[in-house]
Amino acid sequence: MSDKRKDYINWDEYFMGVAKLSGLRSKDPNTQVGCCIVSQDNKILSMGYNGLPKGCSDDEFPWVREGEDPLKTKYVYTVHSELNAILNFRGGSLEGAKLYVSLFPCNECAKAIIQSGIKEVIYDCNKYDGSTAVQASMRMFDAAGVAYHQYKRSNRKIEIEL
Ligand SMILES: Nc1ccn([C@H]2C[C@H](O)[C@@H](COP(=O)(O)O)O2)c(=O)n1
Ligand SMILES: [Zn+2]
Repeated sequence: MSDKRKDYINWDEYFMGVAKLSGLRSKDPNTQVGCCIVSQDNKILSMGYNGLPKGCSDDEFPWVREGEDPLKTKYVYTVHSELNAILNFRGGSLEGAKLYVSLFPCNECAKAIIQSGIKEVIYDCNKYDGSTAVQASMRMFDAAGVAYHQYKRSNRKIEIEL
């Protein structure tokens, strides 16, 4: 009989956990998104979270959602977690990779996901389901043969002492 540990986390818990941990780096006060890109043989290739581009100070650029002037909102400046994860990749190709993300990808990230060769998206929350951006993403994923499905939560709680 094996005396192997039994309560280790499974692959999906591991990669979604890493995605959510990355999201904790986000400075966005409303929505923190994390992403983890994984090879077909379960090696982590890249990670990302939503934030500002290099050189754009977290303390000087706006984090608000609304305003008469779009230039005073976060939307025109933030790089989404999925795009950051794709851009952070330092290897050769993401062809055939899987992408774990805590929030369903928007249409702009969907374009980058498709063009980089990622073939599967596993998302946790879809709080903007039905929005134009999400509908467009689904349409493009369907057309391009990118599979997507919601992560099945195990509801396991993990405490990490830092
Ligand atoms: N799949 C996504 C969707 C959104 N984001 C980022 C962009 C913003 O920083 C934030 C959304 O803000 P909200 O409108 O909910 O206040 O999340 C992303 O990184 N990936
Ligand atoms: Zn996006």
